Amino acid sequence: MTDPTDALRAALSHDVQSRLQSLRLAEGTAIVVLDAAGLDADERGELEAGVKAALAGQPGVRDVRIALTADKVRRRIIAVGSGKGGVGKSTVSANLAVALARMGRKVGLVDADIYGPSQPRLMGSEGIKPAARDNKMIPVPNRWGVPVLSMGQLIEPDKAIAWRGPMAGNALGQLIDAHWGDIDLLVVDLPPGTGDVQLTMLQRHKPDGAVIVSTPQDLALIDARRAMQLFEVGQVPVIGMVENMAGYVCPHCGEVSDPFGSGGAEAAAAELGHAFLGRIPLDLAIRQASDAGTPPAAGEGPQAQAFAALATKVAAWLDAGPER
Ligand SMILES: Nc1ncnc2c1ncn2[C@@H]1O[C@H](COP(=O)(O)OP(=O)(O)OP(=O)(O)O)[C@@H](O)[C@H]1O
Repeated sequence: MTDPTDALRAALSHDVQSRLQSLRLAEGTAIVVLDAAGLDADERGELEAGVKAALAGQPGVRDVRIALTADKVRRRIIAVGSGKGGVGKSTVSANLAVALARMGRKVGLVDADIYGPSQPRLMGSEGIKPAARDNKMIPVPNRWGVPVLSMGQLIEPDKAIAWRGPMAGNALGQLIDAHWGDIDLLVVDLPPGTGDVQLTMLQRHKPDGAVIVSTPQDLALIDARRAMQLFEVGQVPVIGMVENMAGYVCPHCGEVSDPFGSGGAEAAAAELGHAFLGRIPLDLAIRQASDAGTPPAAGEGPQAQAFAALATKVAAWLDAGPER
């Protein structure tokens, strides 16, 4: 089912979209919150009138209500976590960020996985060091429009294992408090597991919401439940759970089979009262594209569609705002 607010969003000009903080449709009333920072009274009036003209008469809209805020847009943070390593958390983070950027969001990617920072490789920018200005790092751009900063750019690989929570928290601070420019959403690829390091990271740089990645196996699901508890302890709302490597797509005939069973993650999410955000199949094409530094979400076909569906759900959660 398509979200009716997508059509409304599309009816707005690019300039208005860049100021959009939230857009909801409640019983025929479109409620639009816009960032009006830097505009004078006349320009604010024009902005309001433009939005009203664009939305009035759209299907399902009887009334348009607009709220302008002059506050600086706060950069929102989505953490992507998993109970254990190797479930595809980095792959999901990278492709979620790319899929959100394809929807027009201004997204940056922070690779906080101190144990195995892999985002520069996944995004095809391995070996490029970020520049710095005024003691702050400048995120590394790429073809996908999703600038990246990675722990791999701060630490030597074999030292990470000895890190404690506060050190990781400080390092994450350097990645988050960087020159992100007009980026208003950061996807943070957390280290796998539910220890001290992860908790300090969450407490120091509190995400707005968390996405949990699991595979369909029972043991991975037990770990995923633990990850949900970590976010609850850190008082981070759980956006929902993604089942990765769900159903094997045969590279020869395209037939889908379920070597690890199916439906477990959905059941686990339901049991804990969280949303299920969808399945990403175990697909050789995903691994090959990822290894080549071309995120499958940037391509076409079923792989890109799976990540686009995930991004749509995450975006809807973000747009629901505090009244969610
Ligand atoms: N849906 C998928 N289909 C095929 N291969 C996948 C899929 N998801 C991830 N992979 C592959 O599985 C491997 C592990 O994925 P990834 O590095 O994203 O996991 P991770 O949970 O971030 O691991 P770590 O904890 O080591 O950082 C990679 O080779 C990746 O390309």
